Amino acid sequence: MRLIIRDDPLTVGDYVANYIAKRINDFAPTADKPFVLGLPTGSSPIPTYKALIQKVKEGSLSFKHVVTFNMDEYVGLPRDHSESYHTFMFREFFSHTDISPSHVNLLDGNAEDLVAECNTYEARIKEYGGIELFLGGIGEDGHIAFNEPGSSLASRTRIKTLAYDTILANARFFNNNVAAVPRMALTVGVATVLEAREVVVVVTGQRKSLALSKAIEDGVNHLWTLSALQLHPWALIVVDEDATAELHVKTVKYFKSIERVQDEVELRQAELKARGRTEHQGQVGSME
Ligand SMILES: N[C@@H]1[C@@H](O)[C@H](O)[C@@H](COP(=O)(O)O)O[C@@H]1O
Repeated sequence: MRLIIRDDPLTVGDYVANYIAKRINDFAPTADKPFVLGLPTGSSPIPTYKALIQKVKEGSLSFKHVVTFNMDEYVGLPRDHSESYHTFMFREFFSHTDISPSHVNLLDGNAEDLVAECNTYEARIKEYGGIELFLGGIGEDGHIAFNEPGSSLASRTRIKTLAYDTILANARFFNNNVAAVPRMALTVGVATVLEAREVVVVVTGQRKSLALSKAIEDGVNHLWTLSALQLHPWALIVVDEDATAELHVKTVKYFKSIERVQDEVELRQAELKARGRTEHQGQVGSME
């Protein structure tokens, strides 16, 4: 697992957007081979979404051949409710990009048969060959998607009752009216996230700092479902300084040093590549 620390939510958003844009551009998606991207809601990914939108506007990124799967959706909230995750995603992101609405997959929390809806969602992800990169955020209790404490680490997409702490935390989106917050949600499972080829999680703000420390400094534990990322071969957590408040100084220094060494390696590789190119050009020149 890699941990990248940036100063604040904005620089975290820039870092993650650059990372995702590079992944999509390197993948060179086409109509037959789309890039499959998992996406979250919440306030944490908003700076990332803004930076991605900017890239689309500048023409350095396109979502034309990107297919998305969202992590979760409330049960029973009308699709066009201002706080449904469907509304959120179109308002904050999709409507400002060139993605085709037919490439957008969101769980339907009003489906007649919710179990069938969850199973179909898993099947659809498989039909696309799995998720290339799953972007996520976390709750204060360390939940990823809506995988509340105690969720099975082998869980798949399913109906989930929300923890009371999550209901209280999300009341801010419902005029602080706790009674208005839905009690249930559909969510991808921990295993669904772990099956993605790559997972990138954004964690910002001091209120997430305990969850971050539990997830990376303690062992894998179903009470902090983000910790399951320790089992993933290609996981990246991008955080701001505030989110590191509960980490040991030693942990912060360690991950910062890893990033420095990685930067050095990349710089050296770029230099070697450039030198190789010059030498190669020189050889070609001498042959001519
Ligand atoms: N189901 C979502 C999560 O996917 C999200 O990560 C979390 C954090 O939201 P925020 O980023 O606003 O703190 O909110 C909800 O619980």
